[in-house]
Amino acid sequence: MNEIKQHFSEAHDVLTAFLTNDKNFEALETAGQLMVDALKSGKKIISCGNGGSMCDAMHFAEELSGRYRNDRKALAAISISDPSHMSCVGNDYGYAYVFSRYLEAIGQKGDVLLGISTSGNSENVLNAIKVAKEKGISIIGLTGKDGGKMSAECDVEIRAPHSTYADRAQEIHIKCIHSLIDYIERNVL
Ligand SMILES: O=C(CO)[C@@H](O)[C@H](O)[C@H](O)[C@H](O)COP(=O)(O)O
Ligand SMILES: [Zn+2]
Repeated sequence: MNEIKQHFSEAHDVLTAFLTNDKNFEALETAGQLMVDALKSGKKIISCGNGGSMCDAMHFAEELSGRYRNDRKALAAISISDPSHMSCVGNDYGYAYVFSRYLEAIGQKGDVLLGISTSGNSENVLNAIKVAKEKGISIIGLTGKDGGKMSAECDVEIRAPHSTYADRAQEIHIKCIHSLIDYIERNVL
């Protein structure tokens, strides 16, 4: 029972730490505005991450292309999560390239990349960031711990204030994702 309760108590502490730093909300607004500007210019948002962060990347994209809270027009967002693409690139070039190769295929100047990594150090996300830079794609990072290598590479980094387990950071990330979608809905239409 205590271990179960501890999950909620830790989550409460991480959320409180995030809430008490106004820089997080400035960063979220900047990130939301970059996304709004891209969508208004006919560009798109591409999201990626591994494991639970892939689920978050998919969650983000489907609520923009599909539906969040209210009926509105479909918005251009896609997660890099096609298993056939990922198995081909993983098999032929290596797992480090599953996201970057996709960005090479469909990324355009003016798009936005949302890279999600609780360590900030996943090589495949870092490689996608590299391609994004080459193509003139803005980079927004959801990170954790010390931000890892992603910290220096993102145009906007939003970092979950945790130093232990990935799940605590992911719980902050999903709140960031929902607040970004809400911001986009309010400002893009
Ligand atoms: O969802 C979880 C943990 O909550 C795991 O599946 C986690 O996402 C995986 O271990 C990832 O490979 C971790 O990658 P990253 O967040 O460090 O980029
Ligand atoms: Zn998880």
